[in-house]
Formats: sequence, structure tokens, C-alpha cells
Amino acid sequence: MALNNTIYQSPVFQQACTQFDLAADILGLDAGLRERTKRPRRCVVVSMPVRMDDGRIEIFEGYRVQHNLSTGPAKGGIRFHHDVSLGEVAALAMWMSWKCSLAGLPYGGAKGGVVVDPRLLSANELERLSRRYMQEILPFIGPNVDIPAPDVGTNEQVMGWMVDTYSNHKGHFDPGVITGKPIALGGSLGRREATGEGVAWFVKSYLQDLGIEPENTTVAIQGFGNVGSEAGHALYHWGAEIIAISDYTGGVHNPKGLDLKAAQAWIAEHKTLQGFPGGEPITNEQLLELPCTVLIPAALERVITDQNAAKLKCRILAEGANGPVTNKADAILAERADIEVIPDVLCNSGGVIVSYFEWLQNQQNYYWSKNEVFDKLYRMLAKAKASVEETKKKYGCSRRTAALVLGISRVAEAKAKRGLFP
Ligand SMILES: NC(=O)C1=CN([C@@H]2O[C@H](COP(=O)(O)OP(=O)(O)OC[C@H]3O[C@@H](n4cnc5c(N)ncnc54)[C@H](O)[C@@H]3O)[C@@H](O)[C@H]2O)C=CC1
Ligand SMILES: O=C(O)CCC(=O)C(=O)O
Repeated sequence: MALNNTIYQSPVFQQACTQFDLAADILGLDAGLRERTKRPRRCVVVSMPVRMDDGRIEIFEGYRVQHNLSTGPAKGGIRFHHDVSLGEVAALAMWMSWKCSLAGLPYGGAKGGVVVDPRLLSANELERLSRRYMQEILPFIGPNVDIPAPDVGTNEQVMGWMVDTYSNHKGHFDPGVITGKPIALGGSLGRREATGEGVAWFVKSYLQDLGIEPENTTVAIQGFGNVGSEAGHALYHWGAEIIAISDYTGGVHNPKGLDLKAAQAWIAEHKTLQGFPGGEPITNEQLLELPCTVLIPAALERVITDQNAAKLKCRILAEGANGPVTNKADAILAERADIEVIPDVLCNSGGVIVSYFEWLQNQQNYYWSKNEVFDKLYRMLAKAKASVEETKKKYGCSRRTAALVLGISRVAEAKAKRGLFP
């Protein structure tokens, strides 16, 4: 079966394509340019033999999809998750193209994935797998080719092992190949917080537009990992009540507000939220339907569907996760004037923007203060928000489609201007 057929069968990839088509219709892209802009440019599939602690050799499968290389080096995170598939990675890579373009970054889009549950590996096994994955994708990446970063199931330490493997191969330390690194290896101050901080910035900005004060704001967050916890802490310090959080084991709800510090300490000790005594246990599905001012899905794709979209009771839906809303749910939400949707490519763009700052700092070998990082970040977020609002008004479309119109139009224009080989 042709590779593209495999990818096109993925519901997540189909979701990204349907979103693309809505925006491409508004832009009036002709069939050739439309297909050229939509399709992933390169899909790398690798097999990785890794020696496990008990002496066995286990073979893991991994992917790196470069969706767009026409506007600069490709950029996007690496996901370690037991359910990850090539189609899902291709969809995530496509969203990276639009996200980078919308933010005005000089990058294309990419994403990586390894089919593994990292929680089941020892630290040594995780290190061997991370290094092996880097070794396998090494011919296809580089500071001017494709620059990976963290995503679900990976973190600064994994990025540290990967930059070490790459640098050992090149014969010199080359930090610009990866972002989201430990500070000691050329990471940027603020990158760890950046995605959640950006989500919180958008939430505060849209709440302000609605005239809603922090003391009248309640927040429910699905997924309390890097993005969810940083967004939660930023909104908690701003004065909002965080009434529900969750992880893959389930959630906890307290209508009077949760103690986030205690929740974080519980997770540090017990690894998961399970059993946290600060509220009543709830399921991840129940969390999405809680009455709250702000709902932040910050875990995986396709959690808001045609089954629950009509039941959401939030005023703002802030997409910390990539692709949390299915196409059918989008259509339902479009009819709901009571909910403002802040789409993923806008809402979670703070992470890749600070990754761009990290890459710039690595190129210049000159490092910025956290204040400088956040000042520059907030200015870029404000610019992206203003252009999305203007486009939404101009075309009378949803905020997601407006964001995609902007992201796609810049990539399509660059492709058209570059032309084709004769
Ligand atoms: N890390 C980053 O800088 C960025 C991440 N994102 C997106 O944000 C989302 C979360 O990413 P991270 O926070 O980095 O990942 P993470 O691995 O740090 O955290 C993921 C969280 O989701 C929970 N989770 C996993 N499966 C779940 C399920 N089925 N139901 C409920 N919760 C579940 C995990 O237990 C964990 O709390 C993903 O969609 C990712 O693509 C988007 C932009 C940048
Ligand atoms: O920081 C980056 O380069 C990519 C982050 C990412 O994977 C995302 O925005 O979904």
C-alpha cells in the first residue's frame, strides 16, 4: 500500500486535512498548489533495536515526518507514546507547519514519534532508546534542516541525550539541532514554561476581551503534564481557581479550588494524580463537561467529539493540546456563540516560539534573561492574536479557520514563489 494511503487512513490526519480544506477553499488554492501544500514532504520510518536491562533485544518503531521544508528548517517535537502512528505524526507535522507560519517563524513543520510507553522503561533503557532514535534520524536532521524538541512523553533529559548523540557524531557540540534542552546544554530560560505560559497568556487576553476578572474565573485542565501544569500554575498565580485537573489515570475535582502545589508534590512522590486527596475523583470524560469558565484540554487529540461538544459548559475552550477537537465537534462548536475557541495552532504556539528563541541564542552563542524571553514571547503572541481576529472578521469564519488561513497562505505563497523544477 502506498505510504500516503496509510497516512490518509488515520483519523487524526483526516481531521487535519478537513481543517486544511476549509481554509484552502477560502484562499481559493488551485488543485496543484493545494495538494503540494497539504502533503507531507518526507516520512522517515525507522526500526530501533535496543538492549533491555534483562539482556533481551527489543525492536521499537519510530517516525519523523517533515511536512514542509519550503520556508526554512522543519521544526517540531518528538512524542514517545504507545499509541503513536505514522498518520498521527503526519497530522502533528502538518499542524506544526501552520503554527510556525502563523507565528511568523522562519521554519517549516515536522514531528517525530516512537511507539513506546516510556513509563515502562528504566532510565537506562529510555536513554538507549532516545540515543538510538537520534542515531537513526540523524541523516535527516540538523540546525538548518530539521530541529526536534519535546512533546508528549519526552522532556529536557531526553533532549539532552539526543543532542549529545548528535554532537558526538558530528565531532563537536552542536546545540542548535534540538530545542527544549537542559539549560546546562544551551537550553533557553523559559522554554520549560513557554507552552503553558502562552496558553495562559491567551486565556487572560480573551477573558479580558469578555470582561471576566480573575476572581470570577474557574479552570478545568485535562492533562497535567508540561503544558497543563504550567498553564495551571500561571492562571493560579493570576488569581483564577483551578477546579479540576487530570492525567492518564483520571482526574480530581474541587469546586472550591485545588491546591496546585500540593497536587504537584503528590505527583512528584506518587508519579500520578491517582489518590490525590484534594478533591473528588472524576473521569477524564467528566472533567470535559464540568461547568467552568475555561476548559483546557492539554493531553491528546480528539477528546472533544460530536458526543460531548454540545455538553461543554465552559466560556473559553483553550486548546493546549494539538488537535483535541474533531471536525464534527468543530461544526457543533461553530453554532455555539457561548464558547470562544482558541485553536491549537494559536493557543499552544508559545512553546515553538521560545524554541525559536533557544535556536537563535544557540546560533549567536549569546543568552537572554527570562524577562527578555517572555517580553519577546508576549509581543509575538499579541501579534498573532491580532492577525487571527482580523482574518476571522474579514472572512466571517471560525477562529480555527482564520488561524489556518494565515498559516497556510504563507506556506502556499512561498511554494508558489519557489516554483517547480522544469
Ligand atoms: N511540550 C510542548 O512544548 C508542547 C506540547 N503541545 C501539546 O500539548 C499536549 C500535552 O503535551 P505535554 O504537556 O508536553 O505532554 P506531557 O507528556 O508532559 O503530559 C501529558 C499529560 O497528559 C496526560 N495524559 C496522557 N494520556 C491521557 C489521556 N488519555 N487522558 C488524559 N490525560 C492523559 C499525561 O498523564 C500527562 O499528565 C500534547 O497534545 C502536545 O502535542 C503543544 C505545543 C508544545
Ligand atoms: O518547540 C518545538 O519546536 C515544537 C513544539 C511542538 O511540538 C508543538 O508545538 O506541538
